[in-house]
Amino acid sequence: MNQSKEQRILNYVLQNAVRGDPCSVIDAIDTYCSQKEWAMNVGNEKGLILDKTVEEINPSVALELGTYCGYSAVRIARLLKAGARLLTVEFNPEFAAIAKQMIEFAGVQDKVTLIEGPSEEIIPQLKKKYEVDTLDFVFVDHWKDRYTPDTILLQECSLLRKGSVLLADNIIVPGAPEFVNYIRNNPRFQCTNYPSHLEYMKVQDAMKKACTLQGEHIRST
Ligand SMILES: O=C(NCCNC(=O)c1cc(-c2ccc(F)cc2)cc(O)c1O)c1cc(O)ncn1
Ligand SMILES: [Mg+2]
Repeated sequence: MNQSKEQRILNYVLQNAVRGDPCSVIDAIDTYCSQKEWAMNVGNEKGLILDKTVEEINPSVALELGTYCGYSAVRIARLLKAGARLLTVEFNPEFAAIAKQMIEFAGVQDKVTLIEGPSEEIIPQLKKKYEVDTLDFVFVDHWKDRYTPDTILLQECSLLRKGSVLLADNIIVPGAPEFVNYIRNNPRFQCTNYPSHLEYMKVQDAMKKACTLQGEHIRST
């Protein structure tokens, strides 16, 4: 059975990157996907926006929705302080299997918990099953029609506190118009736009950062 694109990306990393060196893994994926086969990693241009956001927040607990091959999980995990952790959710079993190997090769497996399953099932489990209190940072990069329902679900599950930051990929391409509309008109979030380009292409894209202004407060009587 011929290999998947994601398997070819992993093979290229195993042959061209340095085990335990996250930056070499990131560079190898970017080299392969810009020269050989396009893939939906966040890429280096938007990746730098992701890096700056993670460094600014210095999260203790981060969540990623949409692992894919693990490119952004490695990008985020390499910046986490000792004891900090990233939970990353992937629906597609083939992608999850590739990402697991990518994360382990990069040497960041001690900081990353890869959870396979649909986000709408995993999010309600984060507090009890994954011992999360609240999330400091959420990277939203999964199915674009899940951005809004999952942002609402995160609030319903009291996973966002005052100051929790969401960063959403693909605001322009493939686009998340419903999310833009929801978050822009929601007084609980302060938004910032980051114009950029679609990974490995000269096509316009953007990321949107949403800071939570008020968390889930105990309803006053
Ligand atoms: O496939 C699941 N997630 C990938 C989401 N990511 C994307 O779709 C994505 C797509 C693009 C993209 C851009 C231009 C183009 F021409 C084609 C694709 C770029 C990106 O940067 C993405 O992030 C998935 C499945 C599922 O069943 N449940 C939950 N998630
Ligand atoms: Mg994306």
